[in-house]
Amino acid sequence: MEFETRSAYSPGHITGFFQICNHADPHQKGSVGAGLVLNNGVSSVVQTFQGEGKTVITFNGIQKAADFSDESANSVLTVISEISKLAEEKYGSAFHFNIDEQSNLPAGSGFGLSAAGAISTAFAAGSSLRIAVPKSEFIEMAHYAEVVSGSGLGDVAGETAGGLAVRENPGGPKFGKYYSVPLSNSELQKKIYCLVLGELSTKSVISDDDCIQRINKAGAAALQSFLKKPGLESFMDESFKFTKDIGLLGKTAEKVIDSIDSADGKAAQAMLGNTVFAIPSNREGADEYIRDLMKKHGDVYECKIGTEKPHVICRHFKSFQL
Ligand SMILES: Nc1ncnc2c1ncn2[C@@H]1O[C@H](COP(=O)(O)OP(=O)(O)O)[C@@H](O)[C@H]1O
Ligand SMILES: CC(C)(COP(=O)(O)O)[C@@H](O)C(=O)O
Repeated sequence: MEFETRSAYSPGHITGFFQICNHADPHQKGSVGAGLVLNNGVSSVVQTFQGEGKTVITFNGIQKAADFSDESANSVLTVISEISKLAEEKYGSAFHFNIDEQSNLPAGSGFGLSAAGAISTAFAAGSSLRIAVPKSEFIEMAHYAEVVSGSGLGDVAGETAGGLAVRENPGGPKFGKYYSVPLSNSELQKKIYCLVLGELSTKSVISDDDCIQRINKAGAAALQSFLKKPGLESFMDESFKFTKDIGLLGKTAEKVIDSIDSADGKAAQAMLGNTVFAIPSNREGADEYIRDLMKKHGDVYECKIGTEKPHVICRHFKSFQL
């Protein structure tokens, strides 16, 4: 049987502050907190082949491990194994895939690209295999995959909500409570400047008891005070405080954040990456000041807040529910 190649997109997401919510059931495990969904993310092209074979994953042309031997791309592999189970039920045979992920942002730097890769792969593979389940089931699969891989807790929920995304209860669509806080047009036009200083393994941080304690104390306080006055400004203020409280920042990142004083904008650490993100103030020259400051230290990525939801890029089957 022939299966068409399909593409899907999911935005990335920068968490500003979060609290880890543990649970024995991965569907109920996750995080609460808030983050910014970006106008940039991951597009995945999935080619489907019937029969046994090796699934190949490439991220920006670089091939990832095709087994679970390292954390890289595990969330995508987990999604694929869940989709394969549904496909096997439907067609009675095994499948393998070529997954080609593309992104303008770097992986492992706090942009939630493991989640964006998992969501876009679930949508594209599900569409290619004509698995007619509601969209929310693919999103739930991506949340499960992130949690069991240890690569994320709340990015799938955030990326599904869009904009300034708040997560009040942990989980995906089944158990989570998440929504988008309304923003003004001028806030949506603001640039988000991101300085990437290297990778930071999410898995190593969220499995370290000491880190978990600090994150949870600061995250609970941040969410409580953000919810009293939800908005972009309070989001940046709480993210700044959270950054300082959990103390995972390198020296350079700290220096850059402290050099952006309130006249020019607000800055914090993108969780969980060795990355600074900043939103300029309305002062004339604030954008240039932040961009020039960041460029002295490393690679700078310019984004905006994204309102586009995860979706299949090309779709031919009218009866298909995505
Ligand atoms: N979409 C992706 N596809 C393949 N590998 C990825 C993807 N996103 C992240 N990775 C890799 O997975 C590991 C864990 O990433 P993580 O810290 O969760 O990244 P991110 O902050 O981008 O979500 C890192 O080695 C990273 O390079
Ligand atoms: C902060 C993090 C636990 C990881 O985010 P990332 O490194 O971008 O995958 C996120 O999933 C969250 O729960 O808020």
